[in-house]
Amino acid sequence: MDAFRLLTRSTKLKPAASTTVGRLPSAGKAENPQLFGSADNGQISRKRKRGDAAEISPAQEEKNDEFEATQRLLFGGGGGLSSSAAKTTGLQEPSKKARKYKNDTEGTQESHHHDDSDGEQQDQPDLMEESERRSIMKTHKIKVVDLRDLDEILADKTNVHDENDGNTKKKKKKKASNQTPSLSKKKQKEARQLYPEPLMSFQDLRKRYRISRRLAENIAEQGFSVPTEVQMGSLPLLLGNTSFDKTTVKHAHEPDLLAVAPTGSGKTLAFLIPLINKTVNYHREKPEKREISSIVVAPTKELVSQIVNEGRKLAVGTGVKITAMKKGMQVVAHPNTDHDEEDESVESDSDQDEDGDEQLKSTDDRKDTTITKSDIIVTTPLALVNAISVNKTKNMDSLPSVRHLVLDEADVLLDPLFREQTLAVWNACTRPSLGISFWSATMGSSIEELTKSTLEARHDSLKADKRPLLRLVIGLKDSAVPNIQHKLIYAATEQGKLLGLRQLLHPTAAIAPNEIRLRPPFLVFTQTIPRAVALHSELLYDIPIEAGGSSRIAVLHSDLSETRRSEIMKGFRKGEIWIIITTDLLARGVDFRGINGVVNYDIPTSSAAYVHRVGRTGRAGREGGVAVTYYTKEDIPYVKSIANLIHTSEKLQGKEQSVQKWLLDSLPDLSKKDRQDLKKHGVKARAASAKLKVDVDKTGKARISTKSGYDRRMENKKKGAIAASRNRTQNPAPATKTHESGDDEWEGLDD
Ligand SMILES: Nc1ncnc2c1ncn2[C@@H]1O[C@H](COP(=O)(O)OP(=O)(O)OP(=O)(O)O)[C@@H](O)[C@H]1O
Repeated sequence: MDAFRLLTRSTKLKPAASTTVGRLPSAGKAENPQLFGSADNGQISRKRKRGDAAEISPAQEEKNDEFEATQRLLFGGGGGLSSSAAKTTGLQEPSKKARKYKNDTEGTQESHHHDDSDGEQQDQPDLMEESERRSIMKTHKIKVVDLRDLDEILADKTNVHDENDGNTKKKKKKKASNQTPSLSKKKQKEARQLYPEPLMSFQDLRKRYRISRRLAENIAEQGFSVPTEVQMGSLPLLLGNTSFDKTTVKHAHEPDLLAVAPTGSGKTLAFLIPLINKTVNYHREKPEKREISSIVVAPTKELVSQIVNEGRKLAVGTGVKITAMKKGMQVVAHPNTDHDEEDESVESDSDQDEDGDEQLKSTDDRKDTTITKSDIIVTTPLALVNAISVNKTKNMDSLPSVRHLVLDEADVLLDPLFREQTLAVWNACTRPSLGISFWSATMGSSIEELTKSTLEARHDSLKADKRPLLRLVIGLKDSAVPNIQHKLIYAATEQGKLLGLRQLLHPTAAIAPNEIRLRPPFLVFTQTIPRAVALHSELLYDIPIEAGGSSRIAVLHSDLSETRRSEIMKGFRKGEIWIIITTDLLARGVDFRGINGVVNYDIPTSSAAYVHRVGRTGRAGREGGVAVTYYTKEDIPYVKSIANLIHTSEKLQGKEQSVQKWLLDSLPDLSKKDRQDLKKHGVKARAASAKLKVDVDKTGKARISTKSGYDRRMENKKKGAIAASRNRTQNPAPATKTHESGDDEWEGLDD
């Protein structure tokens, strides 16, 4: 069914319009999930021989230079340039790949819980020379920086050949520390820069990093053939079989990692693969032992549930159990409590129960305490804090079995809003060898500082291992994913916004070439829950009955029950719901693959919020949808950072600038205090508890516009009655299925 055609009130869209809207912008699967680089770069490691430095084309080199110049100008840091047209050749069909892995394992009867990762003799791919690594990393905009004190880094480099000689080490350390002040800024920067071997193919995970065979099969089965940049950069660092910097000593500990990569670039897979693989290894070492070895923290229940689903698909048949934290679930043993965590099983779309849990379920959980048997717990910070502070008279319980902590959307988790809870979780993980990683598309420098000081404090109080802390940045830090079309629209008033949105929903004329049309599925963001609710009731009857009527549009926010939230998410993924009106609850992490647009009905309250909201579209290398942002008179003081971000994004893509220079120059700068205020409270004019300070009708009820929602409701009711009566007499198929379907038929989102 062509959702767009149904939404347009004009039944006779001109051919030009039909053509323009004929293809869903975010439909299907991107040929190449990578954001930067090109086919050739994807093949370099396999084609080239040892010692043969990779080359990049002059055109690419030029682009890189241009990128770096812009980046220096704007941020003085590392970054990337879009090459959304980049294509990778040699992609193998997923099923073929999966079959290949299956053939590899033929003859080895793999038990449900025994994942044999050493059975095969695989050729180790040649290690790359540094020049080759540098070149690939540059092309793919992968930057790895050592965040330790410079003294430590230099001491490491100096001691590369003398690991065992304590005396020499001391002397050289001293020497290194004396060297630091004399190093120029450039040299210091160079000293921090690392060029670890990037992962060029998922097959290398098995060949080089010896990951579990079953896990490798699952990756192939999911259709992942080419690693994205964040996966190229992080997986070798986190899989632990190799030194991250071949120019220095092999470190005793794998690094802690701060990873900053664009929205939709596959960070979830990047942290789940190492966690699952490590758990398989722990099981192999101690088959009888089951304990929580990893915790993944995410800010919303929606994201928690999504990570669990992704994880379970990857963990099929490995024996690794991944569970979402639920109320009442026990993660530490408490005498005299009688919970059975299996009763609190997670509500999720996953197939875990069919593939991973049976053996665990059949053991007598009650006998040896009642704590969860999960290996990996995925949780919001509050849910876990509640679970470890059951005994309120005592300090929080500790979680000494936890070896790995992952903070997804780390900047928001460490933002004052969640900070206390997140730090409580971190501190509860008392194992001195705890490894931690932080992931987000945006990461302010304050987060980096907080991370460093917390690690330092742990080192002092827990005698925690001193792991190197590395920062991995993909592309331009804190910028919007490159393949999105941005539109910043001045709507003057609240009514103007509503009119604008309706015009997007119901175009009545042919579309001019540079005009934007919004096609379902899309998300609409508002500043507050009451505004989301009000906008929902305003638009509820805008969807024609024959297109499914009000059932096509839903409002999702944190005041709804968990069950309702989950129903709406499922409905949207299945294609039953076309439009979700929501708050920032869905701004981060949530992955709807085929989403065509994002509307910022109310402007985001920070540039990071903009990056995350619009990043719900254009995921996994797909040609992105559109991001429409309305602003009114009240918003003018707050728009500059968003306008700047759009300007930079378009400039890097070499696109026509949609934000004019005069506008950028005339928009006011926001003071630091105002910026913080905005982030906390939003635009004051619409943050007030009076909900929608827009128009107040005769009954005193606030509405977004004076245009009658009531009239539309009545109109639709009438239409509905007519349609129902017609239905009864003619008894046709359900209304939504009677419409012609075309190439651009939309039947829900890939899941
Ligand atoms: N190597 C890959 N090839 C193709 N698709 C991939 C690959 N890795 C991940 N994906 C897909 O890309 C989509 C986005 O991944 P994911 O949700 O992990 O992004 P993210 O980086 O965490 O984004 P966000 O910052 O918005 O949370 C998912 O649908 C995922 O299945």
